[in-house]
Amino acid sequence: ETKKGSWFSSSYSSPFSKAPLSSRLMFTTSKMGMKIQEFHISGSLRYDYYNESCPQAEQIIKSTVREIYKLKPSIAPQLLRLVFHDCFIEGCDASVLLDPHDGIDSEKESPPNESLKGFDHIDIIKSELEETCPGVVSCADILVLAARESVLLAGGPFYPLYTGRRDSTLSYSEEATYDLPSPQDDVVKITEKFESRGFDERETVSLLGAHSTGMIHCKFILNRLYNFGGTNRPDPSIDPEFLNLLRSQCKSNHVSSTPSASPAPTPSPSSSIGGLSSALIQEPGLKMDYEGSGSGFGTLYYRSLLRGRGILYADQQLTAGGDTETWVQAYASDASLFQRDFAMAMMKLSNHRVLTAPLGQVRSDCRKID
Ligand code: HEM
Ligand SMILES: [Ca+2]
Repeated sequence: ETKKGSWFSSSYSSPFSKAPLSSRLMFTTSKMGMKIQEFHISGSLRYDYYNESCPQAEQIIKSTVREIYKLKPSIAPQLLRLVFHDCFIEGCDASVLLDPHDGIDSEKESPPNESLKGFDHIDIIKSELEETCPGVVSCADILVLAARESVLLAGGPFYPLYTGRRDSTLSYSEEATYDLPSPQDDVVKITEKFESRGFDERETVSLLGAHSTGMIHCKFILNRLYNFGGTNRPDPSIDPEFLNLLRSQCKSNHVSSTPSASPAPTPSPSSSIGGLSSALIQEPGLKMDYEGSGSGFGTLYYRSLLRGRGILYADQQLTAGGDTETWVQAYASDASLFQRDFAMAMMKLSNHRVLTAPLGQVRSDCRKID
């Protein structure tokens, strides 16, 4: 047994999923308290693990993320996506941060990870920590703590986190290639992939609320806009007015600029969106919070889905019927329910199959094994 199981009971939503929203809310609250206590006794992660070895650790992570955010607000969505891609593949062990070495592939280079960003920000945080307490704070803990700060900055909820994760000595590029969800996945595939990691529909739908923030590049939706399933027509599930908006930002001639093929796709002036930094304009893309400015983390995303205004095919698939659609409706109308569920799901994600001592290691450079 090299990895720990997820602490979060997968049965937490089932007993009351048919109950009215208000009573579900109460359940959620009391369940949350209970699970935290339970975990405290059984887990080998601890609250404030660095309390003696590096008491400033969490504060350093928090303030460094905030410093960078002032100059580059894109750090927040980047780190949030990064923690998902790490934890989904062999758990939260910083495996996603490793660079390729000695001809061995790294997760970073697998197709679903090609557009991941934020590695340089993790390096900065790590070097701050290495200055204060060398060799103590794991990259895996940095990632979950920095992502929590990012969620707050993006308008999401705070959630408590235990620490004491250790870093992997392996990178899992093949698993990343096949197991990470694809923007073309339908609802069956999406729920299967999340279920394989112990997340039910409710948790899955709440996690996708992360798509309230950040950026999506046109290449992920061009087929939807111009040639859906080889029909030469757009995806009929897109609201027509929204289709026009998306098409105006993502021209069909971008079809050829696949990420790996061309070195640097030339930006088309018409694809830039007001407010995007020049770095982001290099490849045409869309801001996910196109309707508002961060104020509606969660709720706006679900409301957009209900109006046929999901950006990715995978996003829109959440309203294809069944349990996922029920949760989209619930979150669209109840912002605090979403905030609570998102907090719970992020805690669960952050604790997914963690590596604890004596397994793994604490890397001194997050990109390399020690
Ligand atoms: C079905 C599941 C999912 C699919 C198919 C998916 C796919 C994608 C794609 C294609 C992008 C655009 C990347 C780019 O243009 O560079 C993206 C962005 C993003 N995703 Fe997901 N994602 C999924 C679930 C999640 C989850 C569970 C989280 C976090 C909890 C997450 C967080 C983000 C964030 C924050 C961004 C914006 C990144 C940035 O601005 O740099 N995603 N996702
Ligand atoms: Ca991992």
